Amino acid sequence: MSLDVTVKHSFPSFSLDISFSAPTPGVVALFGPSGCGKTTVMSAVSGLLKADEARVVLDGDVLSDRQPAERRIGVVFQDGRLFPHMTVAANLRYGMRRAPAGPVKFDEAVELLGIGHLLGRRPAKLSGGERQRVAIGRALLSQPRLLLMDEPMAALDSSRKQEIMPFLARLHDEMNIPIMIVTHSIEEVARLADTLVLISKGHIEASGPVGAVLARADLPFSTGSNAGAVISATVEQHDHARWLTQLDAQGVKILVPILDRPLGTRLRVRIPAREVALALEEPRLISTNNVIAGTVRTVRETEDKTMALAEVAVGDVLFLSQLTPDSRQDLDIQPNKPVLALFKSIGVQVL
Ligand SMILES: Nc1ncnc2c1ncn2[C@@H]1O[C@H](COP(=O)(O)OP(=O)(O)OP(=O)(O)O)[C@@H](O)[C@H]1O
Repeated sequence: MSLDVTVKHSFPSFSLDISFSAPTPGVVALFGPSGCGKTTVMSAVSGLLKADEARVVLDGDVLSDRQPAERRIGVVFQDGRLFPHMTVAANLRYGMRRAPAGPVKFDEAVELLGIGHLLGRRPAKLSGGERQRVAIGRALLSQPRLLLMDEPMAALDSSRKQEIMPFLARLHDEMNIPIMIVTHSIEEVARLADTLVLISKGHIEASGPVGAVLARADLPFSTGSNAGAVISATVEQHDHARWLTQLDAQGVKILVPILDRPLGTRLRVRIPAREVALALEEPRLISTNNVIAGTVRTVRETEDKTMALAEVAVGDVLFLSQLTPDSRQDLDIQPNKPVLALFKSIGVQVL
């Protein structure tokens, strides 16, 4: 099952030509600099923009052959766009108007988004984060087959973003609705997306499973603090004596500071490239808990040439390590070389 999107469109001074496919259900993130064409793709998919060419196929069904209103696509904009004269409850019910019977129930959506205590309020009396949660609820209650979110958190400050992120993560985990989200934030991508579509100047720079794309060393965002690997893992064991939790990622064991999560919990971790050192031999007396044997897949200089980034593969699991040109030379880091990736448990970000 997949979502397949092809959009071609020309504005007087900009042309877009993109095509990607993502497994469904799941979250596809469109990521790229301002003006690269993300909103244009979203508008063509929803039908708000009549693109020169647009083909949207969801699980074999050609949505783009239908009128926009018949596509059953829910849209959440940056600014929520709630009706100011209606209460939260009335805004939510508005979403249900003309909606076919479907899996999303009013009470469940309210509970999922944590907005039960807000039902009687008007939008002016809500915080930005609350408004966005209501806007998501309204879109969900229209029983969409596909949910589009155009920078749903862009208007929020960072603490509000932190507040809403868990709700978006629950949406991902608990609803079987495919989601396409536009974002400028690597953190959002790492936390929410399954498929990452990286757009640059109207074309696709890279697309694929989020872990694989984020671990690539050759992409423009793999510089500075953005560079890092995102890995899906399962909580395998808690070691209370050492205050560590062991995660399993396709057989690769990763130690993190002890987590208050039940065994078997699926989660994602992000390991920034700057936290990962490489060694050629097993180090002795070292404070890094994680020493993982792998093979260098690629190594290349960052765009500003101040650093090198090496992709280290252990089966399908990829790590990214940032090296100075000196250490790259000293260790003679090159493709196919067996290495050990070293990182502290506290260097791992649990998302
Ligand atoms: N209606 C329009 N008429 C002419 N040009 C347009 C129109 N809409 C968008 N563009 C141009 O198309 C390009 C892509 O715009 P788009 O809004 O899709 O970018 P974006 O990646 O979503 O940017 P941002 O992250 O800033 O929202 C821009 O150069 C923009 O100026």
